[in-house]
Amino acid sequence: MDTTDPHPAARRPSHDGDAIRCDICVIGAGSAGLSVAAGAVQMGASVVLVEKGEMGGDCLNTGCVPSKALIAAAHMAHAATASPAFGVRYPAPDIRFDAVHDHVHGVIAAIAPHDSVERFEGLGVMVIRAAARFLDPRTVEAGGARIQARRFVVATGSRAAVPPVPGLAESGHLTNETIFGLRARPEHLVVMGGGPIGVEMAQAFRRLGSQVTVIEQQSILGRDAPEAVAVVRAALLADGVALMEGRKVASVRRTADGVTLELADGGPAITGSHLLVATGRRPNVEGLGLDAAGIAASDKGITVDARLRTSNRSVFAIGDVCGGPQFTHAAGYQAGIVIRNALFLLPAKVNYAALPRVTYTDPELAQVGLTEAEARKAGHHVEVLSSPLAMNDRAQAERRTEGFVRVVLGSRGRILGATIVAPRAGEMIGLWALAIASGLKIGAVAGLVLPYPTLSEASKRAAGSHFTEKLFGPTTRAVVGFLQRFIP
Ligand SMILES: Cc1cc2nc3c(=O)[nH]c(=O)nc-3n(C[C@H](O)[C@H](O)[C@H](O)COP(=O)(O)OP(=O)(O)OC[C@H]3O[C@@H](n4cnc5c(N)ncnc54)[C@H](O)[C@@H]3O)c2cc1C
Ligand SMILES: NC(=O)c1ccc[n+]([C@@H]2O[C@H](COP(=O)([O-])OP(=O)(O)OC[C@H]3O[C@@H](n4cnc5c(N)ncnc54)[C@H](O)[C@@H]3O)[C@@H](O)[C@H]2O)c1
Repeated sequence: MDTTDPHPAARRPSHDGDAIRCDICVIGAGSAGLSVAAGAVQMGASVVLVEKGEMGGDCLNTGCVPSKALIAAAHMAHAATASPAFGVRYPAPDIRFDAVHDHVHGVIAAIAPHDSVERFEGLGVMVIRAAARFLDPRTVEAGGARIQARRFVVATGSRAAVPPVPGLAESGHLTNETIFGLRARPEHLVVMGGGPIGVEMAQAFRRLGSQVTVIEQQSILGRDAPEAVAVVRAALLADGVALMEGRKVASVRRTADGVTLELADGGPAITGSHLLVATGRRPNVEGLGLDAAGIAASDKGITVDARLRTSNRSVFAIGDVCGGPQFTHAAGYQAGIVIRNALFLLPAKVNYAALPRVTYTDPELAQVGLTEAEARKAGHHVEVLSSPLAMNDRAQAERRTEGFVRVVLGSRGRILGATIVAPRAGEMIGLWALAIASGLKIGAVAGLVLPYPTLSEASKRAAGSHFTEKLFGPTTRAVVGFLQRFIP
């Protein structure tokens, strides 16, 4: 036996004339494609994985990983500003942006082996580094090879959408693909778009010493609960980020100093040294030969049903290219659904009711399930429970009392959603994701014993408030008063 092969039982793709045959052919080695490929091969399927760019896709190279590494550097810089209130004074931080750049790329390099060709080939996957395109409904071509698979999975991701603003395309703007390559700190970063990418980057660059202006045509973090966004907005303003909400950019012009943006309402033009475009995403569908394969798509991306099947029943599509929830954890979840459908022939369907999302500002904004407005719109009889962080002892000790836990209940204590604004809210939202996924009632969270003093206790406190009236009301008082008479 070849002891260098960790998966000797894995089926391997076979060559049939000039075609490669396999059980599953995955197009795109980002969060979505890698999850399917790794899962499928370890479950015994023969897998071909085709990637035309960097292994790891957006998340590893130009998305989650570099952005969170940059945010970690920004936290370090900010600590010096926040520390005097604790009686600890640091000198003003000496931020060397080239070293920040190296830190970010060091983190990418540390994680990269997990997504590498070597790891996947070690698992038994055949990796082809080329662009893939469908020749017909059952054949893909990549790097001169023809691949015929029982099932295909399209996981080609998305890229920054650049709006058709005059002058923008020629302005030399940055996107998530280029901003993490900067070795020198931008003097004045103008950010177009106040979604998760825009606000995360705005705060991080501001804390690392750039002047930052965000121009958002509506309001920042427009998908989130307004009361939660208000806390994040206040934090951005306190950091010195200039927020221009409800403002539209009319044109962009490259100048000797950088870029100048004219606004549609005729307000003063904004000039910055750099411009980041973070105005949403476009699916990567061009050149895939979707028509040849009979795969339907819209502007939002490839059309899929609840089982993530495309209009070609042999082809699944997952991740950002479908235009649904665009998160790495959503891609991983969808990969599991495809594996159940494609390998086990189970009719598994997606259900996003318990899919969390977190914007990694400071404080973080975490959401799972429905916001109050969404629950009311859906016709639920809504009860809202809330616990401000100011009531939490750990938050007081750490002087981080901005924020709250808010829980939306339906009838009979059913948990419909939770919103948390807090430092590390992303670590706290898992409890509510589990509660919703498991169909738990609010009493289950109210009855938990949590360690003191933790921020998580704010979740228990919010849950407990559902019972406050009953617990401390006249009936309880009457019962307790009555029972005391029998106690010697
Ligand atoms: C700045 C930023 C920060 C983010 N932060 C977070 C976060 O904190 N948490 C979170 O959950 N999500 C975050 N996201 C979103 C997350 O990165 C994406 O949802 C995730 O990467 C999508 O994975 P994917 O596999 O669908 O696509 P991708 O990662 O884009 O992978 C698609 C791959 O397909 C390849 N490809 C495309 N066309 C072809 C072709 N024809 N042939 C072969 N290969 C092809 C591409 O080269 C690419 O490698 C962030 C995104 C950005 C931009
Ligand atoms: N923490 C995370 O999980 C995280 C972080 C970053 C990105 N992401 C994912 O990536 C996706 C894309 O992020 P995004 O922030 O680019 O997109 P987005 O669609 O979430 O937000 C884009 C924002 O840009 C605004 N906008 C659009 N056109 C504009 C214009 N011409 N001028 C000014 N503003 C304009 C929109 O009103 C919107 O608020 C997110 O929706 C999310 O799924 C996740």
